[in-house]
Amino acid sequence: MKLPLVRAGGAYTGPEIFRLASLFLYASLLLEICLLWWMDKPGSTRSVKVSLFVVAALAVVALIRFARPGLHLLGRRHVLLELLAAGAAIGMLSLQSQLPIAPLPWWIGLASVFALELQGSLALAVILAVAVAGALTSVATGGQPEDWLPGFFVTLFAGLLSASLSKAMAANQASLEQALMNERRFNVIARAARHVFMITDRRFRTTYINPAITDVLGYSEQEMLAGAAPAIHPEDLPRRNANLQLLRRKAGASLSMKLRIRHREGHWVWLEIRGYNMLHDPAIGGLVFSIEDISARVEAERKLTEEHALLRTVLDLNPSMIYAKDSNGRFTITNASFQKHYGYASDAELHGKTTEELPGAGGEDGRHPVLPETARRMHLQDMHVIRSGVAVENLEVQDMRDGEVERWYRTFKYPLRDSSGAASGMLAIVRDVTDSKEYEMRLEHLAMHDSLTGLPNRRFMLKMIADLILPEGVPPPQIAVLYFDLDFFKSVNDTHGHDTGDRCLMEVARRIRYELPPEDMVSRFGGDEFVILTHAGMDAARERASRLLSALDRPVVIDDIVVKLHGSIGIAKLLPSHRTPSELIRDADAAMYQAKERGRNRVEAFNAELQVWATRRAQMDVALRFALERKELTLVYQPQVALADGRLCGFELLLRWNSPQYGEIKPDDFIPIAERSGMVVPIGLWALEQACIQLKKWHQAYPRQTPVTLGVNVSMRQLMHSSFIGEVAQILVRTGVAANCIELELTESSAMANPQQTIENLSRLKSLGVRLALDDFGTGYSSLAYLQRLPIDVLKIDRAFARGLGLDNNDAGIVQMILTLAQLLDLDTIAEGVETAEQITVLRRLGCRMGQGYFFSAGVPAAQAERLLAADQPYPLSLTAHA
Ligand SMILES: Nc1nc2c(ncn2[C@@H]2O[C@@H]3COP(=O)(O)O[C@H]4[C@@H](O)[C@H](n5cnc6c(=O)[nH]c(N)nc65)O[C@@H]4COP(=O)(O)O[C@H]3[C@H]2O)c(=O)[nH]1
Repeated sequence: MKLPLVRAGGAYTGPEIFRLASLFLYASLLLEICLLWWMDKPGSTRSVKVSLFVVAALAVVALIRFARPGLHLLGRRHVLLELLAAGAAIGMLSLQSQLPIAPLPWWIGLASVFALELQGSLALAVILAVAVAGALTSVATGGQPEDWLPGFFVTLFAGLLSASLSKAMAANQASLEQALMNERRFNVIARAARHVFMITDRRFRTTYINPAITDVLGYSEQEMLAGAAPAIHPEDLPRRNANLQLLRRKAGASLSMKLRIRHREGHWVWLEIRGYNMLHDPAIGGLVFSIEDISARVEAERKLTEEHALLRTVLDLNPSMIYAKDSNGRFTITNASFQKHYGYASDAELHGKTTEELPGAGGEDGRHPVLPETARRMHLQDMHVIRSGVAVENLEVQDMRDGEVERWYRTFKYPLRDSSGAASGMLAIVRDVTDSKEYEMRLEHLAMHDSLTGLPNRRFMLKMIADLILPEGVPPPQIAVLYFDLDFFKSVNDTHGHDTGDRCLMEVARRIRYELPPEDMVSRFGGDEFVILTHAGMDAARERASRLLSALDRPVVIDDIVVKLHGSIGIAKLLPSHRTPSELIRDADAAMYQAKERGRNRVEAFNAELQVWATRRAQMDVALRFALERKELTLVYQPQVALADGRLCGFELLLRWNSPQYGEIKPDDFIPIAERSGMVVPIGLWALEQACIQLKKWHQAYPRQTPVTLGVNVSMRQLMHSSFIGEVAQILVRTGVAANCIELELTESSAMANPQQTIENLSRLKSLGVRLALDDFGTGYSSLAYLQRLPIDVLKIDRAFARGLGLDNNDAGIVQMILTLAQLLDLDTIAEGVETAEQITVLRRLGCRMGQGYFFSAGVPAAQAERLLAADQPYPLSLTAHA
């Protein structure tokens, strides 16, 4: 279907008429010549013949030109030549008296015919020339002006008329061709277009439609022209009808609407329709519609809307404050959390504002006030992110109010870029981390503080000291550390329970804090240990320490329980040699240790002597760790003798350390070191195993009615070790020794330090079948209640009491009391440190069953002890002391 704008059809132009007219002209002239010649039978002159020949030739040329329009016989030169020839022939024939023709019509014809082909000034010149030639021929044949003048003007007129006609025809032809070309172009465009173009009459009947309708709605052009009317979506129908009525009503009106039309296959297609009322335009005479299929766009918009809604929901449900800004730092997006925080109800209210335009410190409209300086800082930071293109991640920000941190935020800010890579804004996520921050700070506080007393703990104190230790060569600041340890605090726990113990510690902490100036730092270092850091000099530190001890003079009263506490304090000052906090603490601890050794409840300062001692202890500690594997430890056996008959009834195993570095070291010196380092556990097990092996051999070699026993010292550290009891059981099994011949000795003071635990552990040991002895009895503070519950077999009376026997009635009295107690508790007794016969006499009189001391023998090596066993001779009980 073509748009009927231009009616196609043949149209003559000047040159086309020229072809026919020139043929007609020459043929007519030829015919006239022939007729005249035939009618008058004139003589044939040469010029007539030539003219006849020329006209005939011209007629042939014109005939060929007419018959074969494709032949190029119309060049300007050809035409002028032809005009000259035709003019010459007419002129010659006019001048011939034998064959006179009426020349005027032929000159008029010549001017008219050639004016069709020639254009412009050339055509005018030719017309003029032909008219002049006509006039001259008339004059030459005797014509008067009244004869030739009308002919001259008629020739001019006819030529000009013909030229005008030719020009008009040429113009008509050009516009016709232009119209045809436009029509072709329109048809091509309409055919290739994706959009539907449609023209309807005023009753909306389709008069033109392009093929795109098939792609859009599935109907062909013919179906549409035949009146097919695809269904309009019911929801869109009223709107569509109203719009079309409006369009039709007014010439030149236009419309734009979106509606759904059913595709031939049944689905709905979204169309965007633009309509123009062209009823008034005669060329169109209808309503013109351009129709675009916007289904994909509508679907994309729907998706975009959905995604936008989803994004908005995600943003608004996010508890973090989220906002985006443009390149000028103005809000473009804010989420609900952000709006709520600043008291806004919607995104639109914030849109376009800068941070600085948020409500000021007054908090107008009930909105969360932003301090101007905070707003300024936020704005500057945002602008920095936008301009620098560098993200800010994980930045912690505090919201300060009245000098205090009100909220903590963790912020993430990212620069945004447009598709060309230029900075277009920024996105910020601000998370309120106040709760986790407070939790973190609480954790940090807990990690650095003691939960019971609230005082800084060991970590905190070590850190504080570390901060005060300056680089080597820089004089250290004046710092002193007081190491305060409560004496026998374990017994408070065991006697009154941990709750009371805890409350005592809280009271002690309170008294320490109270006694010291605020600038002194008090920490709880361990169970009953407090470490104080002071910037005071040594004298002032001593004075502080004395005050602390005095503070404990007043008993601590918890409910109805009165607890009497004492403490020992060691002081050390920071020296250039101290490179770590533990070195300073170590010195204060050593001083405290000495205070304990010197009788407790006192203050000792770390000094050069103590330094030597502490250094030696530290070195011995290192050496002792290798003593076992280097076989530097040996065992001696001290006989234990029945005081009734002097018979050997057992031995006590005593450790000896022969150090290549320090010589022979007594157990009293190295056992405490081994206890502190824990080495006493493997050393003790080794000693026990050696003793059991030895005793087993002796039992086999020297069988007796009452087998000899072997006393083995056990320290509290050993007893409390988790695997100790199991290890003892294994040793007994491995060596096969009779368990009841092994007597494990525990000192009274250590047993009473933690009686409850001791009772439990000793009971488990006892279940292995071994005997248990309470060593150094009389020096500790045994509670009778606990003593009764301890599963022991023997009381070993401390050598301090044996020393005064025979000399000091007090000692005899004490021994008497111990023996009575032993009798009451059904315990065996053995007196230690027996050196004289007098002591034996008194001990026998008081009823002590056994004795052990230099009077009989010091500790001897196994071989020598074996010789005693082999001899099996009773010791004399009345001689003076011998080694
Ligand atoms: N003045 C005087 N002293 C006498 C007399 N008779 C014996 N002694 C000494 O008194 C200590 C007795 O041992 P202890 O009271 O169990 O006291 C022991 C014991 O508590 C501990 N000890 C020794 N060997 C071991 C061991 O293998 N393990 C553990 N845990 N401690 C041990 O070392 C402490 C000291 O042992 P030693 O120096 O061997 O000292 C021994 C012994 O040599 C005497 O007549 N007069």
